Amino acid sequence: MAVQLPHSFIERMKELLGTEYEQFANSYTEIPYGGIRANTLKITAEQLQEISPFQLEPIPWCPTGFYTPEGARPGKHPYYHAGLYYIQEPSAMAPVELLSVIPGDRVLDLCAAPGGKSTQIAAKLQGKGLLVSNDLHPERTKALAKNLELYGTRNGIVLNESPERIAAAFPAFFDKILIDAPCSGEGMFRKDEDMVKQWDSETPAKYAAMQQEILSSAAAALAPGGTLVYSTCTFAMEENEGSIAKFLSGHPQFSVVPVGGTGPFAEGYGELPGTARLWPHKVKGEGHFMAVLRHNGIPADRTNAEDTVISNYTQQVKPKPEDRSREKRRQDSSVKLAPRQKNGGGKGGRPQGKMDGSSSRNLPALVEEEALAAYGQFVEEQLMFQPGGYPVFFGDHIYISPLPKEALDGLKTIRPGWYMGSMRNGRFIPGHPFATALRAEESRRSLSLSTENSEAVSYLKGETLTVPSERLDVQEGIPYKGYVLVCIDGYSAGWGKWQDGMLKNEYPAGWRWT
Ligand SMILES: C[S@@+](CC[C@H](N)C(=O)[O-])C[C@H]1O[C@@H](n2cnc3c(N)ncnc32)[C@H](O)[C@@H]1O
Repeated sequence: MAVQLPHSFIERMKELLGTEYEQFANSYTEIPYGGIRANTLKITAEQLQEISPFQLEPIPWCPTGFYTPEGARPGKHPYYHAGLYYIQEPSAMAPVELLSVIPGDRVLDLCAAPGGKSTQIAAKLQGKGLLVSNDLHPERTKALAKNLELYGTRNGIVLNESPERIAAAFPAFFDKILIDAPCSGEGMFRKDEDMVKQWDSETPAKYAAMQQEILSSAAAALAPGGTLVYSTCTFAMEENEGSIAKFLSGHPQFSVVPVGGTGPFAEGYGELPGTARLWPHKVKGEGHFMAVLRHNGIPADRTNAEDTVISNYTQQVKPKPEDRSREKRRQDSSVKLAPRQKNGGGKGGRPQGKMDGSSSRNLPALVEEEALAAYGQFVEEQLMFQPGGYPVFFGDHIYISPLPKEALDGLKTIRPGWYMGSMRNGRFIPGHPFATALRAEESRRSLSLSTENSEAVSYLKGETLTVPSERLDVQEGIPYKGYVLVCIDGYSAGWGKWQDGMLKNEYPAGWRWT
């Protein structure tokens, strides 16, 4: 056996699995499976399969997920840096598939860092509706925010809060909630030996108590008729079926939606039929537990103006009338249209007050007005559409949010929405996440670098490139000089600034290829 398993863990698993234990134990001699998931905000699963530099084999429980071959290094390819796929353990792709997210939903991912499942939810929302991704640990929210940005999320908010405070701020608000709970991590022993070192026989009980608190807060934040998916990567019954049974006994308005015992999902244990397990000796993936719970209340009427704004919140391209010829040239029939809103503003006035968790100051109203005008001018000159939503300021930084700033008052907010850029010396400077969430056809000026030579990697390393004007894809009547959306094989990766045959690199230092 490659991994030295704790004695009390072995004894407990023998008791749980009986005659199956030998098979389970043998799975620890196998090499863990690697996987990637297509980021359908940028590319379809089929397209990824076509262009993938390594062999991909479908994962049965995730239509956008693939096993990668042993020895593949998906993190070392420019497509990774263009956000075309997320590297994710195959079993970890299952919980979001069970959450049944559809575009327009209000989704809360309560324990979200580093963002594997949040990026999967964002892809399912397709830019429509709202994703609130939260993690209790401040350090971990950095990776969460970065991942949501790399994968081009436009309708995401990142919080660093306790579940109780989120429930208090958003009572009965979300349609779908994911709790990918902190747990004893027994299902990851094969993949990550550190999990074994951190484990002792008391660990499951400690996490089980924590899980009850998180579940109770989630129950308060879920709208009547909503769905809650609870998942762990552990085998301990008290953190799985035990946690769910205890929760249900105090929350009779919830019931289990049966998923266990179907397809790749084994049935949960004890008196809780319908919960699901993925076992490392039965599927190609690590150990996971999932429960799908439905709130039995009647869904609220969501036809008032504010509700409609959230569920219709979308950032998809609307070609302006004069852009039709270019649009035709691209022949991109997959692009959907959204109503145009003026000056980046949805309803709701100026953002006011200071955002908690931000060290930044608020700008005087007049300065905000100027900043919005500069941003609006950039959008007009650069984009084929007008991002709609609520403008929110963090000091000099401008975000476009699916929610009015007031909705986040008092919450530690790491990202209030899609980061558009900042003001510097009276000028609007577009931010990196603005670019990563754009499609080439949404920008009036773009450049595609090829992975077939060294230029894509040179760009990702932050180097200046020599680029003749003929290589730029510039809309008629638009000057060549200025910000260019730099793409890798047609998929956005960041900004560059073109002038006289030179592309100044705007790829941020902290993101560079090393
Ligand atoms: C299993 S990990 C989440 C993995 C993540 N869902 C993903 O797919 O990338 C559990 C997360 O819960 C966070 N956490 C721990 N206690 C929490 C609490 N009380 N409320 C919210 N998050 C918590 C941890 O910081 C950790 O990032």
